[in-house]
Amino acid sequence: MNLPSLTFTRYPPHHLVSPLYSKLPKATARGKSVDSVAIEARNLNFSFTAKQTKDVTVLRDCSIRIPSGQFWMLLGPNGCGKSTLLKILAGLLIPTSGTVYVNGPKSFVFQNPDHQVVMPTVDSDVAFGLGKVNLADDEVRSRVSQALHAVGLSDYMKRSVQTLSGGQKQRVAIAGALAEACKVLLLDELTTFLDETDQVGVIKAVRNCLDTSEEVTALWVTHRLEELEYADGAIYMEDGKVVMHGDATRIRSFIEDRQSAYINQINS
Ligand SMILES: Nc1ncnc2c1ncn2[C@@H]1O[C@H](COP(=O)(O)OP(=O)(O)OP(=O)(O)O)[C@@H](O)[C@H]1O
Repeated sequence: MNLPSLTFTRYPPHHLVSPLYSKLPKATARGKSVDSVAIEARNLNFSFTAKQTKDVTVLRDCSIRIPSGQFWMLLGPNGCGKSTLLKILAGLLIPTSGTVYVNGPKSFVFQNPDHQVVMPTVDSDVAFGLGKVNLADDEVRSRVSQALHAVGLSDYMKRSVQTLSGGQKQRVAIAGALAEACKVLLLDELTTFLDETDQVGVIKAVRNCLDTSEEVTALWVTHRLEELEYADGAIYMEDGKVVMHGDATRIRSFIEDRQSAYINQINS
C-alpha cells in the first residue's frame, strides 16, 4: 500500500519510532479501493500516573492502521484498554510514548446518549457545532439536512431532543459530527445502554454514513460480536496489547474460540 505523507504526533518528542508490524491490514473493503490511511498509531504506550499508588500501565506497544473510508471495530475484555486507546486517538489523552496520526476533523462520541445532546431540538443540536464557523444560513440548513438524512433522521428535524430514544440521540450526535465535515468518527461503546432496535439503528446509521461517503472513517468500540458483521476490519486487544488486527470474520472466530475455551475451563 502506498502511504500518503502523514503528519505524526510523536510522544515524547525525542522518541525513536520502530517500523510498523508487517501484518497490518489489507487495503480493500466492500469493493472500495483504499489508498490512504485515516488512523495510524505506532508503538503506543500509556500509563495512568497516580500520586498515592504505583502507575497503572494500560497500553503496551500498540500499533494499528485503519484505511480511509472503512468501518473498524475495537474489541477486547473489560479493562484491556479500548477506551484509553480511543481517547488517545481523539487527543483526549497523551500517550507516554509512540506516534499517532488521525485524519481530521475528528469527533468522539461518548457512551451515554444523555451526554450527547445539548440543544432543545434536533436541528439546532446538529447545527450547534457549526456556530463556530462562519456559514450562510442556507449552508447550515443544507448541512443539517444532509447529516440527518445520512443517519436516517430526516423526519425528526424539529423534534424535541427530550422525546428521542437513546439510539436516536446517538444518531443526532453522529449527525452533528457529519455536519461539521468530520472525517473520523471515534465511537465509544454506543450501543451499551440501548435496546436491540436502537442498537441496530445506530450501527446501521454509521454503516450508511460510510457507504454514502468515501471520506468518513469510523472506529467503533464494542463488546458485541454480532456487530462485527457490519465491520470492514477489526482489532482485538487483551491486557493493553493488540493481539489481532485485520479481518473481522477471522477475529470473530478467534474471540469465539477464546470464549469457548474459557467456558470449558471453568466448567471442568
Ligand atoms: N483515570 C484512571 N486512572 C487509573 N486507571 C485507570 C483510569 N481510567 C482507566 N483506568 C484503568 O485502565 C485500564 C483500561 O481502562 P479502559 O477504560 O481503557 O478499558 P476498556 O477496555 O475500555 O474497558 P471496558 O470494556 O470495561 O470499558 C483499566 O484497568 C482501568 O481500570
